[in-house]
Amino acid sequence: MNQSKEQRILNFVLQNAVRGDPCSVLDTIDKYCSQKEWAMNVGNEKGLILDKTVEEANPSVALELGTYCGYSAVRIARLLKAGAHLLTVEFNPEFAAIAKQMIEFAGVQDKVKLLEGPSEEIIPQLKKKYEVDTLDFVFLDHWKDRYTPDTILLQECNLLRKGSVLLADNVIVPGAPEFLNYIRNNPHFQCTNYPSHLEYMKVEDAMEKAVFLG
Ligand SMILES: O=C(NCCCCCn1ccc2cnccc21)c1cc(-c2ccc(F)cc2)cc(O)c1O
Ligand SMILES: [Mg+2]
Repeated sequence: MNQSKEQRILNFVLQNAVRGDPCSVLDTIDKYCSQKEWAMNVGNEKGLILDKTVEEANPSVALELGTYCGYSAVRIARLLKAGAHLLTVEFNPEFAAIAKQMIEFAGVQDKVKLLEGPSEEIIPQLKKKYEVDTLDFVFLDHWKDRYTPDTILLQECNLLRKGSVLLADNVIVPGAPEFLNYIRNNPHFQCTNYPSHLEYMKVEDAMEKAVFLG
């Protein structure tokens, strides 16, 4: 049975990156996806915006919605302080299996917990089942029409605190117009837009940061 694109990306990393070196894994994925097969990793240009946002938030507990091959999970986890951790949610079991191997190869597995399932089921379980108090940082990179309902769900589940930082990928392409309208008109959030480009393409995209004001 021929391999998936995601399996080809993982194999390229296993054969070309340095085990235990997160930056080498990120560079190797970016090399493969810019030269051989496009894939929906956040990429290096938007990745730098993600880096700066994570460093500024310096989270103890971070949540990612949309793991895919684990590129942004490795990207976030490599910046976390001692004792901090990332919970990353993936809906697709094949992608989750690839991401698990990617995260382990990068050597960040002690900082990352990969949760399989839909965000609308997992978010309500975070406090009791995953012992989360509140989330310091949330990266939204899953179904674009789930950004708004899941942001509402995070608030309903009391998972945000004054200063919690949300960062949303792809607010231009594929686009999350309803989310932008919701979050920019919500007095409980302070929003900032970061123009960029779609990963590995000369197509305009952007990220939106939203700080919860309590
Ligand atoms: O669709 C995107 N991502 C979401 C993938 C599916 C997520 C499913 N999923 C994961 C966790 C989870 C939890 N609960 C429910 C569902 C869940 C995406 C697409 C593009 C893109 C594609 C084609 C094109 F021509 C231009 C751009 C670029 C990106 O950067 C993207 O992120
Ligand atoms: Mg994305």
